[in-house]
Amino acid sequence: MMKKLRRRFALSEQGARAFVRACLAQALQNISFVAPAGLLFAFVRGLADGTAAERTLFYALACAGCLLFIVAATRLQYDGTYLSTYVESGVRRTALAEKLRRLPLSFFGRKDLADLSSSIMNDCAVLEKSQSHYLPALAGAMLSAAVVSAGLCAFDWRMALAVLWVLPPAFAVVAFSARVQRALDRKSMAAKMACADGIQECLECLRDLKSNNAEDAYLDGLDEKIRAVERRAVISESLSACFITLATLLLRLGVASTALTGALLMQRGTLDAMTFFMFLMAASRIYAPLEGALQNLVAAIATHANIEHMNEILDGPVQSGREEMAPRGYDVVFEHVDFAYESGVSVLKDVSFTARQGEVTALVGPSGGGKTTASRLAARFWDVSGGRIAVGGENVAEIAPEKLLSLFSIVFQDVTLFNNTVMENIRIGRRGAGDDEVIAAGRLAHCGEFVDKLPEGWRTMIGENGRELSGGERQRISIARAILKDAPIVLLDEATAALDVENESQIHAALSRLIRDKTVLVIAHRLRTVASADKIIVLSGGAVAEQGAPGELLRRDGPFARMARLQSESQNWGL
Ligand SMILES: Nc1ncnc2c1ncn2[C@@H]1O[C@H](COP(=O)(O)OP(=O)(O)OP(=O)(O)O)[C@@H](O)[C@H]1O
Repeated sequence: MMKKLRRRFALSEQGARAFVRACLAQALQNISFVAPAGLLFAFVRGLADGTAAERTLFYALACAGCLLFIVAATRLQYDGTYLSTYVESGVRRTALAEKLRRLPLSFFGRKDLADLSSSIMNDCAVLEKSQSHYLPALAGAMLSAAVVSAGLCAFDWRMALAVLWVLPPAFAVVAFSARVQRALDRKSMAAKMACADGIQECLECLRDLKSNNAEDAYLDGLDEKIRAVERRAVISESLSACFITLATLLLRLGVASTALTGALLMQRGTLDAMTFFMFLMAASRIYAPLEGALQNLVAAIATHANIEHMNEILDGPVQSGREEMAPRGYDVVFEHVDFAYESGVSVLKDVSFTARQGEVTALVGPSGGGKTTASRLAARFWDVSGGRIAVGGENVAEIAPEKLLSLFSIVFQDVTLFNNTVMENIRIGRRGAGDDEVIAAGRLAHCGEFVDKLPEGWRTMIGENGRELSGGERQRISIARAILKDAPIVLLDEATAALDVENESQIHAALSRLIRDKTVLVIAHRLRTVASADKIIVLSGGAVAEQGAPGELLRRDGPFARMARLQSESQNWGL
């Protein structure tokens, strides 16, 4: 039951227990609010039969007892509902962040950023509200209604029936609406995601849109997405308002049926006025929380889409593996590797090569040939679909991703920087590195030349994703990170593509220090960058077209020699 509860409401184990306690506390609070009505009934009956005067002390004590009961139940309800919900929210956000950390990159290929940030921010906030306001109130109202109903039945089953007959049809109406509402909510959610995606894309591409005069056309598309969200919200709200109104009308019929039945029974002489009065009071007390409960039920149903969305992340398969490994050296070996991002669309086919320790292995070939994919498979960004990749003889598919990544220094083509100082951006390479080590790595990567001109040197903030730096400066920071990490395997994906010729040769000097005795996989389009590599692998259409030493390949006059010829011709081009 707890397991079901956890799954149904995306709760932690401790959260599920707190949730049950919150529902019970809410029910207790509802019952505490009914208690004064019982006391009032006893008092009026006392007045009617003349015993009230001699029981003054009892009434005073009972009044104080009711007050205490209400205060204690309210306190319990507050602690059980709000405090534990906020604790659970923290636990949920941390669990989500931890899960995101452990999910393989293939998962992020299927989801976009707007989708994920919506889960962390929006879905969590919706669930927080639902678990602090709607669900305990709903469960509490149902529980207290059950207790009060049992009491009423014990008192007079005919009148109890007159009060309670409206409950099943009212709740049935709302429960019936759940199926329709869920389908609508899914569509609403999809529309919201498309809109969030559109806004994010618009902000990211604003520069290109402006420079291509394509803003108007793009904004028209975005307007349509915003209107779609609006339309979906109106349909969803209108429908739930119809069902709620119908259910509330049904509940209200209960007061009329209580009054009619009571009047009829009194006329027949089978009901006394006091009992009639008590049932009228009970009817007025019992329906108020139930009307709230109906609203809460609708709101709780509406959270289903958010929970499904969040469970997609929480259920995402993680890459696991051994924490220990005993590699024999750091050769990277591809053995008949097949890979597809999406099943059926093969990206690498039967790729076999060895990148030896102490050597530079260059992956070259036409755009889309699979160079980046192959280099990232070595670090297990994704798992291969066929064949095997080994590092030091160990199958990477059996090694825990974090353990494996500790062996890699990677310089990506697209550098990501954080809105922090230059120093902290380099320190990402090795947490715990001292300032001197960070600065030394920065200087080796030729960062010193631009950092010395920054107002606060190494402690200058570089803006969101380093927007205050040029492409070459950003890439040098990324190289400094790799130098600081000093891992035995180095992946350089177009590491020097954003640098001018002068900078490039300086960086190459720094890189040659970084890569000494290491296994180096370089991806470069400019063939002169890889002219001094020990081995060239030409990847074309996802397969190895040829491999060997650069001189040998040039002599063979195959694809590599052709590429080299084309590049040297293009250098003579004029614009
Ligand atoms: N995350 C992804 N999801 C789906 N397909 C992808 C993804 N990344 C790359 N691809 C596809 O895989 C193929 C190989 O891409 P890859 O980036 O490995 O080539 P590349 O040789 O490095 O290209 P380039 O030289 O242009 O960087 C391409 O057809 C590309 O469209």
